[in-house]
Amino acid sequence: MTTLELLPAVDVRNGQAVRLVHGESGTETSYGSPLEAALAWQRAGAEWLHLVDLDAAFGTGDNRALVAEVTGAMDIKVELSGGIRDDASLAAALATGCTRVNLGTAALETPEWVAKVIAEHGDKIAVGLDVRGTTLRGRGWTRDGGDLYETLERLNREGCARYVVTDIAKDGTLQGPNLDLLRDVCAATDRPVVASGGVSSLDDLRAIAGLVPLGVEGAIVGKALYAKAFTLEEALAVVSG
Ligand SMILES: O=C(O)c1ccccc1N[C@@H]1O[C@H](COP(=O)(O)O)[C@@H](O)[C@H]1O
Repeated sequence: MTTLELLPAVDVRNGQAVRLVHGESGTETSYGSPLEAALAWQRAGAEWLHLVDLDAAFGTGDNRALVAEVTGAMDIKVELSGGIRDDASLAAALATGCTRVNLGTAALETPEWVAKVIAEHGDKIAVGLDVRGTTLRGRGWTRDGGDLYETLERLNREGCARYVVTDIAKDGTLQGPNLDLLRDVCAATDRPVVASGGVSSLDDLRAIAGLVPLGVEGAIVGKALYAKAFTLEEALAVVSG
């Protein structure tokens, strides 16, 4: 088995590390300090951190200074998401020293800008394809944003380096990943895919790792780690191989 990258998630709302269910505002469970959570994943051996400013994604403010502090404290790679939608927010995100950013809403609402920043920044830009069924969702997953496969075709043409694919129906539910969706997206692109949403067990990680030959490069793990369904050390042992 080829190694699957694991990206433990730290989602920040109102200065706290939280997990949501289906990405719905108001369903937060709080897990304390984002910096402590991120440092704990780093100590446990993570090579990546998936860091999300949920307030910026929802349009309820931002946690920009905190997110920059967390990113600056990491010795590991950081994928930064949430509210990166224009030149100013992109510059602020890249200035944190993160390894790459993940654009969601912008890819749906300002495609010309996204094509421009893909051309300028290459693999520092990933696009988050957050879907219900095959309909993309933006603005904190509250608004429809078009068809997954039409958008994917456009982004492929524009040279997008990587996709982070989230099944919203699975996110935060511990119900297992949508493997069919991941297979379908891999069939529609030759770019690496990061899987997000639903991981509940080490067997789920084994199943995602089975898709590495198809193009799945990594998996974001959130709720399962916070709920202690398994440890990050156990997860890393399962996927490295
Ligand atoms: O990660 C979540 O739980 C989440 C929930 C609701 C909205 C967004 C969420 N996360 C990530 O935020 C970015 C999108 O932000 P934007 O649309 O670019 O402002 C994307 O990576 C989502 O996966």
